[in-house]
Amino acid sequence: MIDIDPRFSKILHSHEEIESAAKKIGAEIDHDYADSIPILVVVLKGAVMWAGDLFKNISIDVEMDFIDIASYNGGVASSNKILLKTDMTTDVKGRDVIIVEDIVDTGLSLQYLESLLASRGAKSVKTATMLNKEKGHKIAVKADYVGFEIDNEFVAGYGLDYQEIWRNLPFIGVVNPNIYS
Ligand SMILES: O=P(O)(O)OC[C@H]1O[C@H](OP(=O)(O)OP(=O)(O)O)[C@H](O)[C@@H]1O
Ligand code: HPA
Repeated sequence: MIDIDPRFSKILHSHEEIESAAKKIGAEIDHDYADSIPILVVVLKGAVMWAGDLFKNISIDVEMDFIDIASYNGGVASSNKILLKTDMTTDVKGRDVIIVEDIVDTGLSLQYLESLLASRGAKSVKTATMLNKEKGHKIAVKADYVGFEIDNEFVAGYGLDYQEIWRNLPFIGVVNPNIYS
């Protein structure tokens, strides 16, 4: 049971629910990549907690790398511009790649990453996201593995920030609009 927290108007998912989603998607990745050693590219910073859960639930051999991009500047609205802050180091040419995201919201970050990895010669690019905000999409993007579908509301916790804080909370909640409106 999670206590009512004034920072949030609603609690969406507990740590336990997120772990179950990671277990399910981990099993799907084991099945889909049985003949491959995919590279899991964790998108900093938000995807770190989700990636930890997902990794523990994948049994096949995988590689891991990190890429740091940003578009929200800590606020609740996308700047619509993606900034590559720190690049990954693994060569993806001819490799199966799985982008590990915390959330697909407007879809701009995912579109940026998909075209970056394709331009570098990745054999395949799929996405495993903890959250998908379908009604927030501004462009046509599709994540292949989705933990939870959520409404078009600003959420935080479990890696996701509000003004760079609350990433450490062990649940995902809808940020109380009174805080930022
Ligand atoms: O679909 P979009 O509208 O592009 O939003 C999704 C992206 O936004 C967030 O990152 P952010 O730029 O806030 O950086 P952070 O992960 O370091 O917080 C989130 O972690 C995703 O990477
Ligand atoms: O709803 C959100 N919360 C936190 N970070 C985000 N980045 C994109 N959408 C969100």
